[in-house]
Amino acid sequence: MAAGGSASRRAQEARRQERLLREQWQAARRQALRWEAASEGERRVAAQLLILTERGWRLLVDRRWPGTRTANVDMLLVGPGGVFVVDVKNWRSPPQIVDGGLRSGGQSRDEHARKLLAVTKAAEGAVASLGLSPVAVQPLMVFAGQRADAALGRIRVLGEREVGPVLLAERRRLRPESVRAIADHLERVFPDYESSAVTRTIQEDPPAIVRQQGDADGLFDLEGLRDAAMEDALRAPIEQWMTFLHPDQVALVRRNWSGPARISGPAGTGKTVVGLHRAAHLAKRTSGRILYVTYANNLPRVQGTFLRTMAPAVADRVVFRSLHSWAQEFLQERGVPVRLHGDKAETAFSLAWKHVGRGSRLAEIDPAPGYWRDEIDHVIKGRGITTFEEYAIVPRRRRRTSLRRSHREAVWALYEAYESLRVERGVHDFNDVLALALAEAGRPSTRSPYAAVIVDEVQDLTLVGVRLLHALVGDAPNGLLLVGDGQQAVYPGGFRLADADIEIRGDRAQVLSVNYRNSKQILDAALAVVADDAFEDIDGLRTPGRRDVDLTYHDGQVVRVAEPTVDAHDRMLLDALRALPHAALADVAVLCPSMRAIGHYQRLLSHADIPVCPLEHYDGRPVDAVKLGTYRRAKGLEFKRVYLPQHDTTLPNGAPNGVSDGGPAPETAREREELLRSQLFVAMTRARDVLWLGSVTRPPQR
Ligand SMILES: Nc1ncnc2c1ncn2[C@@H]1O[C@H](COP(=O)(O)OP(=O)(O)OP(=O)(O)O)[C@@H](O)[C@H]1O
Repeated sequence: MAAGGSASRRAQEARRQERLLREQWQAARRQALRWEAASEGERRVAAQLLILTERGWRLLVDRRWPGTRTANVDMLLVGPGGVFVVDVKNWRSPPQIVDGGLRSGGQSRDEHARKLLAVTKAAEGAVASLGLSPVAVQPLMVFAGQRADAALGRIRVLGEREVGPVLLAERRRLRPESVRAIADHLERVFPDYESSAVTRTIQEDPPAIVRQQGDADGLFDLEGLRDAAMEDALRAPIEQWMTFLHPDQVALVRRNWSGPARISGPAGTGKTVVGLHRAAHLAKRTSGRILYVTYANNLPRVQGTFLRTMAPAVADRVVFRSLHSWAQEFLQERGVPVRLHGDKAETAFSLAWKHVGRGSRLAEIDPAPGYWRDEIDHVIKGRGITTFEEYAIVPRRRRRTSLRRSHREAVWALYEAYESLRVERGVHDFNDVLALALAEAGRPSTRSPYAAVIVDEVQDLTLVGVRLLHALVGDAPNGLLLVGDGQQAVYPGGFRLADADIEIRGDRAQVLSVNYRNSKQILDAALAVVADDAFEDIDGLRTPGRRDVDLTYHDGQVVRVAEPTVDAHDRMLLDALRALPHAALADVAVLCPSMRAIGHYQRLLSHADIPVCPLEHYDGRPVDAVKLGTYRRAKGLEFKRVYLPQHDTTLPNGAPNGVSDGGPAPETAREREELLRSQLFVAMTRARDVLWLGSVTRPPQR
């Protein structure tokens, strides 16, 4: 009954749309006939586009290209789907796209595409001051009297009949007030070429040829328009940040850099947003592919979803990968055998520790093997060190504990034991994969498959990782862009740009400083955790933990819950989640410091029938389930509401920035605590509106 009801409502709506579209088509045709200065083909295409003007679009025709005396722009179309720069063609032979070039009637017509791209660039420049990203400006070639739907690089090539439905089906990205403001602005920047306003020159007696063709409904695609109109009503508009940025951010997106560049800034300042818009922009400007890399595994999926939504025309040329998965694919393509086996490598290390590490001087400094595993991973192999002489003098970035020569000798013995056991087992670890890829990328015969590489969360990479990505594009203009924030480093060790021979000077180093994500309450709470932890970023500069961050006005809440037992604490968490309306779960994350805690909360939520989506399965599309994952996995993401149960259990004294009992902590413990605080800081700054901080405060023992 319900299904039948909704089917009949849909049929009714379809009939209503058809009636409306027929009326709009008649009005559009009449209006187009009055456009005296236009060619016949332009008039026919205009008629198709004028239907859209009945639906909130603005059409500007025959405009002067600013800065030129005679060049013109056929049409500029602004509407809910964005800004379109339209070149109308009235060719006798149909357009063909051959090997990426435009041909018609057996001749190359590439100069037409070049001109359209140049005008589009002018239009992008014109709207940049309004904060409109270049992703929202698209070039269109429309062929009068032809049928077509193809892509010529970033240019969409459409026939007269296809253009209306295609534009109507575009995801909504501009609100009516933005359409008005942008169209008014473009009207000023691209002045009238001649008597261009379609409505201005009323011609009582249209030319016979137009009358004839205008009378026929042959190219009016009623069904296509109707379907697009109905789909449009169902589709949610895309998020504002996918279209509008701060004009300073747009300037970064469009900037020409003569070599490697860097964008840094505190949490939530739009670094990733700028990185994504730049990836789309570079993809539009080149014919090559753009590699967008992060350290984390799940971020590429989420970022890929975002890019497909904001710039579908170029999405297939931006490759999103985690560094290690990309390196493995690269080696596979090049025929280099890789035997990555994390578990076997782990066993090799455990044995090496047992035989060589545990009884050595290293145990005096830190008896936990994890510290020394990190030393091998992030300092020795992470920096590509292969001889003891190098290791003996290497600055150990972001490692607090100082090691004497005899300690370094002990580390080296452990490293060598690990390596021989690993080689004996015939397996590689993650660092080996990067080292192999670096060697391969450095071969003179290797041609880079990428026009540009953008690295997000660069502070988490090892030196070998960043060298590898640098090797892919070298110092080419607009080649390498490093995006990140040293304060959010969640792995030990690190590198400086100078270690990697990457020189970034002058305006190629940009800092963003306005936090658009967190409310003041949330950011203050997060900054309090790392207030005393000065950090060193990849430029080698030290910055105090409590940084100056400009905030956009934005209300928010920090909820602190302290209960004497885990059970009572967990009940409070469940109560808080159950109190939310079901649809709100799409924007909720529960984040934990460890995999063990994840297991606990996975069980708790499942027993309480609260739907859960593990962060490793999340791809950025809305899902009505609580996202559950570790602090590290939440890097680069954000949610309206973030819940951090037992958030302080891993910190000394259960308190952020506390001091351990029993006198000063050993240096390795301080280093570990600092890292835990960074991870907690990252988790806290994922919250936009509500940050829930749970603690278990066991009563003092008598
Ligand atoms: N100009 C802007 N206007 C409004 N919102 C913006 C703007 N720029 C960015 N944002 C919003 O700010 C939030 C944070 O952006 P983004 O994730 O790019 O920051 P980030 O600097 O990469 O953060 P982090 O380092 O914490 O991962 C996002 O919600 C984004 O939509």
